Amino acid sequence: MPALLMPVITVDGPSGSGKGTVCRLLAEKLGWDVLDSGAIYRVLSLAALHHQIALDNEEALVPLAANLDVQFLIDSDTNAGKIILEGEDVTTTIRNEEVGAAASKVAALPRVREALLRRQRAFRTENGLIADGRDMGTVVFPDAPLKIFLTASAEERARRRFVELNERGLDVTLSGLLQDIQARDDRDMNRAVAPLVPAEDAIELDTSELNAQQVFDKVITLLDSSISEGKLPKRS
Ligand SMILES: Nc1ncnc2c1ncn2[C@@H]1O[C@H](COP(=O)(O)OP(=O)(O)O)[C@@H](O)[C@H]1O
Ligand SMILES: Nc1ccn([C@H]2C[C@H](O)[C@@H](COP(=O)(O)OP(=O)(O)O)O2)c(=O)n1
Repeated sequence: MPALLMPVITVDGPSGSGKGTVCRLLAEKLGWDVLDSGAIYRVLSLAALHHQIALDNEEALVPLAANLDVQFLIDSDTNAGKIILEGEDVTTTIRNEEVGAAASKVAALPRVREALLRRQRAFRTENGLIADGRDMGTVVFPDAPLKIFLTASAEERARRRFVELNERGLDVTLSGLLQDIQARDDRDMNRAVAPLVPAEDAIELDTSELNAQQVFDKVITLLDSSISEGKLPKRS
């Protein structure tokens, strides 16, 4: 790894554990970039649907993954992220639960994961990186000096998704979302390659009883410990 590359902080965990939220807050605080690796799997599953490729057709999905025409943009006025797939704005569409489930299916295919590795590692530049996903600490950035693994009960994670999707006006039920989350956990944890498990050196944080600010405060404490141990550069 070239010396000029800045460190990575990895944040892994199951759906709804609060990864995206804490990564956004951390990136704002540090002025670092974010890799939303789940968005890449979500975009790939959407591209598969557009091209009528079955979600278990590894042969066809590998070239699709390797050549995925996706752009991750930041709106300079609002600072909001925007995701463009084959010229189409898919920022909102990819957040639907059906797309999450489809993403979890394509993500179970070893050669698809392999095809996306380089694209994910390329997010690491001279700026620091916060990497959000399932295998950030175990596979993609095993040398990360700070690895966080967020958890929360399935019931709490389903409740959070219910609130979020309801606010977006989507017609969802709590019991349906709980079933979706459990099916996704099962697939993500039990796949043969890069399953959802904490890295040996990850710090686990159960967020079930914490609000987003409390989770962020705990992560900042972990960050400051890593800085005082010399694992991460001092914050400016
Ligand atoms: N600690 C928390 N307590 C309650 N709700 C939270 C917490 N963290 C995140 N949320 C909310 O829960 C939902 C899922 O959070 P998100 O960060 O997208 O999780 P993940 O990226 O792990 O799937 C979002 O609507 C978010 O606003
Ligand atoms: N690094 C990653 C990121 C996501 N995935 C897969 C597994 C997940 O169920 C889907 C969607 O991930 P995403 O992080 O967007 O999902 P949540 O926001 O946590 O619900 O993609 C993965 O296998 N590896």
